[in-house]
Amino acid sequence: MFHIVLVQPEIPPNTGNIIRLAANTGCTLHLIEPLGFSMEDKLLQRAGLDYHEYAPLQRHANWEAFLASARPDPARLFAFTTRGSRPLGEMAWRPGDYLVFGSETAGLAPELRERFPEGQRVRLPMRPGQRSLNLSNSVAVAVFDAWRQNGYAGGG
Ligand SMILES: C[S@@+](CC[C@H](N)C(=O)[O-])C[C@H]1O[C@@H](n2cnc3c(N)ncnc32)[C@H](O)[C@@H]1O
Repeated sequence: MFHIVLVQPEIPPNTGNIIRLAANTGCTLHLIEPLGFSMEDKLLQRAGLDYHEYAPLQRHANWEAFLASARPDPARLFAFTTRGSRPLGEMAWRPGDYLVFGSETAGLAPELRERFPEGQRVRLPMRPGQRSLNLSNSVAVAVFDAWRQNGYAGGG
């Protein structure tokens, strides 16, 4: 349905939760290396993943390798960032969109973030003075917003 892109994720249980979310919602998950853990990490396994849940998972050596392999439409690549200027509520999601998220500690590197036009930098609402949401929560909120807009296609 959609593509979830995690740039250099660091915390295994977050990625474990997102693998399960991708399987549940029919998204393809792209992991951009380096990862802060091994895919065999016990903390990742603790998400209780079944073998089939790993199926729609693709790993890429870096951002350029991701672009070369997935060939996303640049107009449908969206960066989720606390520095985004586009509120989630303004978005009109289409099947096949790419939702890009940064790492747990650093977020998206400024040089990558700036490659996205302002209108493709999305911010999830937060109360004033708050720093950021947890990575896996951010992905869940974004994916369900996009999926809801598209009638939960393929869901039951
Ligand atoms: C724990 S946050 C990173 C925190 C980092 N210090 C920063 O300010 O970006 C991990 C990722 O979740 C997503 N995220 C968290 N809160 C967000 C928000 N309010 N709006 C958009 N994305 C958010 C972003 O993709 C972010 O890179």
